[in-house]
Amino acid sequence: MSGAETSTDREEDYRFLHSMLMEKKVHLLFKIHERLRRFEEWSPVPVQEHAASLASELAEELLNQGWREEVKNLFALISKPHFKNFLHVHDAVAQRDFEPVLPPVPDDALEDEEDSVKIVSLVKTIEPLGATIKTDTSTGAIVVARIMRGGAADKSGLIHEGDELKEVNGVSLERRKPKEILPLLLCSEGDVKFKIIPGSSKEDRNTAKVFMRALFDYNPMDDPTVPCKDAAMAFKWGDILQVVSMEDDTWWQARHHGDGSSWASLIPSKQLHEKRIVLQRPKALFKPRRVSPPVPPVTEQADYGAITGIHIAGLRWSFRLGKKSSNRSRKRGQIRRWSYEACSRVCIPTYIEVIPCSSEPKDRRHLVVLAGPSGVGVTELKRRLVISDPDRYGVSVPYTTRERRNQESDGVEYHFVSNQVFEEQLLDHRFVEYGVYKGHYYGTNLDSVHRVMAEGKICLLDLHPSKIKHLYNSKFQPYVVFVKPPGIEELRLTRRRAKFVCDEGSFNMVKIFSEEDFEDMIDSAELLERQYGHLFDKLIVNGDIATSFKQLKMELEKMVEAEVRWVPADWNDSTPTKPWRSCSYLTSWN
Ligand SMILES: Nc1ncnc2c1ncn2[C@@H]1O[C@H](COP(=O)(O)OP(=O)(O)OP(=O)(O)O)[C@@H](O)[C@H]1O
Repeated sequence: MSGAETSTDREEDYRFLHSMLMEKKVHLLFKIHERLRRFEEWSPVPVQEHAASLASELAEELLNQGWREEVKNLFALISKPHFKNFLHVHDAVAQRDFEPVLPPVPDDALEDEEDSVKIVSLVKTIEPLGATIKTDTSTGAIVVARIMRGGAADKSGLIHEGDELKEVNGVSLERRKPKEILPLLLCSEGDVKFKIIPGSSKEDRNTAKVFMRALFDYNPMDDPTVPCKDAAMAFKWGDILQVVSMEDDTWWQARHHGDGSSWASLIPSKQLHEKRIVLQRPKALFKPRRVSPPVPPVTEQADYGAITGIHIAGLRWSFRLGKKSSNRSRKRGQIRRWSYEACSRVCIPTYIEVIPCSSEPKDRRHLVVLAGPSGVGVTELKRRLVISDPDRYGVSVPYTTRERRNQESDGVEYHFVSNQVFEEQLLDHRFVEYGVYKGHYYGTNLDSVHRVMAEGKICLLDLHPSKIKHLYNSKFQPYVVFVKPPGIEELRLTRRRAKFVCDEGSFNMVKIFSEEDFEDMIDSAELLERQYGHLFDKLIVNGDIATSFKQLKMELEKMVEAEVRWVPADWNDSTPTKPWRSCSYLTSWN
């Protein structure tokens, strides 16, 4: 498109926008909106519940008051149908009469408690029944396949999809084919009596028992679009919700798992939340970036031992792809950020379906994955955990193809292997992640992870979230903790003396944090959370290190003690522990 065309289009857009904003109707709408906002803040309460009947009593009394001008005006006002309806609505709100009135249970629906057989009779007119039937291939039973909306069966409310038909007008349907049954239905006149076993009594079909872990915080009080604030519920990231209805595309019905409530409340559907996020402006794209003078890296080669003050195998090397670049390679980093941004538009964390999974304490093996933006403090937290309880926490020993140094022993600092062995294992998918440094391979091998777990320890692994998928299955059952940075003020305060390892071309350098490093860390955490949030079990904000370490330790202890874990529904069933797909046990939990 040429430049001239673009500017003409823009002018036309401006003209259109201008004329739209100048419209009187738009101004009126704004005014109404403002009034309503102000009104909402007042939170008015009804003064009484029977304003409509009071007004009609008043109208009767006014008739006897003689026709003075004021009386006439008042009488005319309260007799207007609009005003009357307005008072009816007011009374309905005052009486909190929001529930739909349910039709009475029809007398002709008899239920035999013992075998849950139900006898229903429909009066057949010339109107078709509006239902189709089929043979259930697993049981051979005749079941209602579909109920046509608005048909006689639908209107009766007595027959539902999935109901098993046992008899029609006393004729058993045992071992009959649908083709043989249709004439029975067509010939029947007047009352048609069905003996049925309701589908819902077999598996409570009306109540969907889908469990979702929420991947965002929600508070109906902050949501102007919620149909009724009282009917909706608040939840936090990580809460387990039992979703009982997904029929509506915008508002699902759910309850908090384990809160004992029998009432479901409204929550935004997956689709609605996705739409909202898409409509929000991507913040990162419009954030003005501070440009501060580059902080020169310390010209020494990074040695993790030197930084952390302790040499523990597995803590010395991080293969995380998100390792911070120095200023020279910042441009490259920015390009990566844009492509992350594009991708993150598609993956919006909403809810993830989960199932409960139980195991005997002796069968529990633990793998904890720590993830977070580069420099946030994953290594520091891992180091503190291992030092605090080396019998309980272990880290996997990395593999490398570089030469062993004099003071090193095989299997302590590293497993030293040849290029050929490393590459063979790489092809065999034995590495969760790997990297090349100064021409040598380094990597985290699954065997190392198994070794730590076989010792009965909790294996701590730090991984870029994109690598979690290699372990994200019922065999490893990783518990994933995402370490988030605090706000920029707290980063400035807490990281004054901290140093981190940055990637300076082919070398790793030690550097102190700059303002841009903090901003990068925050941006990167937002993007990672958006892109991989569905994989995280816990979020820890690493502000004050002592507090976040204490919190992490407490969460890991809780995880070890827990009898039941909520795991993704798509982890397959070949697990040594048992996820329950059927949720019949849940009644005792609620
Ligand atoms: N909460 C904190 N308060 C102060 N300093 C911290 C805190 N957390 C970490 N640090 C310090 O910040 C620096 C970087 O931390 P660390 O090496 O653990 O980051 P990382 O997430 O492992 O980064 P990378 O993946 O780039 O190796 C270290 O000097 C560490 O001691």
